[in-house]
Amino acid sequence: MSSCSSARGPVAPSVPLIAFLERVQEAALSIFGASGFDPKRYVDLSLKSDLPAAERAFDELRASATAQDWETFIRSYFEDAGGDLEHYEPPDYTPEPEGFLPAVKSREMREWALEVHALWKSLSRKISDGVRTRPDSHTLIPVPNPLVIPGSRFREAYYWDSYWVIRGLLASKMYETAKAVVKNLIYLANRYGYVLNGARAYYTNRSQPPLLSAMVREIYDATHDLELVKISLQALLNEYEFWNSGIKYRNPCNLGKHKVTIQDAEGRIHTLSRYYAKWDKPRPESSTTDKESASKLSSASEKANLYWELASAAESGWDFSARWMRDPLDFTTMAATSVLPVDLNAFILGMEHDIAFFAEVIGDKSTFERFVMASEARKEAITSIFWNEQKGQWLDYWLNYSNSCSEPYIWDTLNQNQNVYASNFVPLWINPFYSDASMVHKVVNSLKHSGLLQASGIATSLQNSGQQWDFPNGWAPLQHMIVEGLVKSGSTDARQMAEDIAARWIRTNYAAYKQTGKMHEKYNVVNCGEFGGGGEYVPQTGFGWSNGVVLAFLEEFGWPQDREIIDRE
Ligand SMILES: OC[C@H]1O[C@H](O[C@H]2O[C@H](CO)[C@@H](O)[C@H](O)[C@H]2O)[C@H](O)[C@@H](O)[C@@H]1O
Repeated sequence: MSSCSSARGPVAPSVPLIAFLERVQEAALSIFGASGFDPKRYVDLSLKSDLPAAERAFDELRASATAQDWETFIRSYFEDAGGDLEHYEPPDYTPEPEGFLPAVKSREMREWALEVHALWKSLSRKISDGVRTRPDSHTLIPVPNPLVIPGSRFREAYYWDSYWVIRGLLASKMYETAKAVVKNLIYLANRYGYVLNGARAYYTNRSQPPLLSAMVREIYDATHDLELVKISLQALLNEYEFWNSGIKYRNPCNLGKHKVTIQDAEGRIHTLSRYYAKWDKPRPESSTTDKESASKLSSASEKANLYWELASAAESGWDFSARWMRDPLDFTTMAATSVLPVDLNAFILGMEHDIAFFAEVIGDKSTFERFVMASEARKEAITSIFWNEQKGQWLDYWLNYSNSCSEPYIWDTLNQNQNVYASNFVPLWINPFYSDASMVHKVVNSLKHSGLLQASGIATSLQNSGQQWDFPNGWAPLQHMIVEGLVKSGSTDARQMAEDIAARWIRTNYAAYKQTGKMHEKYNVVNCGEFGGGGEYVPQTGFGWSNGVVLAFLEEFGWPQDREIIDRE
């Protein structure tokens, strides 16, 4: 535990419904047992009656009820998880859109790509009327527009998943759906000051990797919708403030926010950001598992600290990974708030560029100038703090709390995390890094020899910790950004490598399809190892980010087989 943990900062308010659903979740675990138990299901239930009536019935049950009585109670008082959303047919969906994936030539492959495209229908939802009329009976946040969900047990809009969903929707020419997805996120950023991890009341205590500006930029580049830029700018400024809020320079002890100041080897002071949730209790959607993890700790303050670190790691999207653990084999050493993450800072650099671009487009000179300056400063910070010349990678930095918690931290080469993660290559996605030919050369070489390149594409991490985002489970949506950076660099070597990575991902997904039949019935994805994945093919109804990356890669490169045939000819 850090010496600054007594000052974690404020926690987000919660609502009575969530507290009650957590009690139901806990009771359900003890009645039904751990096998096949999904704690999230219980916080996704909607109330049929009013809360006090359900609470009374729950309290009456507790003494001697059987599993059958509990089933009856749940059926009587709740709408099952997912009942707060309805299937929705997006109006801009057509079975074969004009201009769809021109680079995919073979008939067989086009048929498959069209099946992936058709999955947008199975992942599209609209909010049920009851959520708008009785918002207190639901944990779902009634966003204003229809949405695209990741799929499976994730029945709500997610922040960073939406980026890859949008990339896929653009390849599918579904511009209106893409705009609806992004407008929901803008709504969240305006209402809460930041985009929530997901559109549920239990996700209000944290965000996820900030990719809103990249989504707006992609849609703008495809549609030139100036109105979208105008309505997004204030939301992006709110979000920027959230990721850069924090302690004042030299303010002792961490009052806890995202911003961190650090002094580099030359004595220059830089500002960077980290993940930092406003929460020190079990995550409601995983309350029973979080309590189980904390049961190994003795004091209430150690437990609160672990809960805070778990929520902060969830803010990273990498929940969970040894990347955030001081000891990869001890889950209680989770310390995400002590890491300066490479990918987060690359995303914020991208956000600074995008905000400057949008400000210029709408003629807001002072915002443009402010963000050009901010981006130059962050570029310097990323290079000074993360870049490791020997490795040809950008390395996460462990903040060392040992002496005191006053800032700025003092950079020490020993605190760069030497482990290889997909995130170590993400700055390549952003200018000016992909335009630096000699840097690109080093990074390509480093990636080639990193061990991350596997049969299915780029793995997230090589640490075998048993965590969802670690080897052999984690297959990185981040590979999409790395591939794009390689392409943008304009180097032939880099392009070749990008094609190779994309081909691995496409082939894996195609093999899954061949193995299990029609996608809309029984689609398999290599999805972060959830449900026992680890490179296996797991039957699902399609997963948003995975479909998005497949379509984006097919749009850029075509089907690898087509190229091989062309090469042979
Ligand atoms: O239910 C536990 C956790 O689930 C989410 O995390 C995972 O799924 C998300 C949706 O696809 C994805 O964005 C995230 O990267 C995955 O690790 C959720 O985001 C977590 O906050 C939540 O605790």
